Amino acid sequence: MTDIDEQPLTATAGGFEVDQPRIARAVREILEAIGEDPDRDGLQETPKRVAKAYAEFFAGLHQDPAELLGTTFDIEHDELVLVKDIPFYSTCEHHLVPFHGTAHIGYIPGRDGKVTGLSKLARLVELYARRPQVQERLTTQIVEALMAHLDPRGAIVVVECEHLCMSMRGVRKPGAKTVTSAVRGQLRQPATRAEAMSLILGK
Ligand SMILES: Nc1nc2c(ncn2[C@@H]2O[C@H](COP(=O)(O)OP(=O)(O)OP(=O)(O)O)[C@@H](O)[C@H]2O)c(=O)[nH]1
Ligand SMILES: [Zn+2]
Repeated sequence: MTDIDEQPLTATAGGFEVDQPRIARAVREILEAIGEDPDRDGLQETPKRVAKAYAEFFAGLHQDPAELLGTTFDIEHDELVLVKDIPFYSTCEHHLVPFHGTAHIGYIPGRDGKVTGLSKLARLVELYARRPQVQERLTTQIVEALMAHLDPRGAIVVVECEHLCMSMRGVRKPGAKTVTSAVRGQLRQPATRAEAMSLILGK
């Protein structure tokens, strides 16, 4: 077990200390700017609470995927490994409101049989989701991390999300889903890709 297993996604993940007092000051400013009284009963602790929440939302910025995927096992399996329906929340970098949904991650282990723990795939989603993000980059970063650190024959990542910036504001289309995918190596071959997609979509 590596250190990262013990390490929750906290404000100090990766050794970076999020400046919570600075966030709290900014939140107080926002409350004043919308015409609220930040000193009224219900709001007094809000700047501090938001600062703590932000530190959690963005803890992935300071985590290293190499460390996360550093623990591997030699398991004889040269066919698809797929973890699907990994739920996650991220933050849209355009509006700083959530987008959320599920990620599906598959890979075909490489010739030297590097296989990672299944939980590490879910942790990898968290690592990249807990940053100011766009869905396309999130999808690509996950697949690139798999390729770089597991050296697999191929990898596929499919992400399905609802963006609250499209639901609760702006165009206001609650329920609209965005689907992105990124495919590398042998999983680009039509038959292999089709097998992975049918496993992902066959709920
Ligand atoms: N491609 C992509 N776009 C995103 C993502 N999250 C939010 N957006 C879009 O980012 C765009 C920002 O557009 P702008 O015109 O700069 O901002 P805006 O005036 O707030 O746009 P509206 O949402 O249309 O009101 C919007 O179209 C959002 O839907 C994402 O993950 N990927
Ligand atoms: Zn947005």
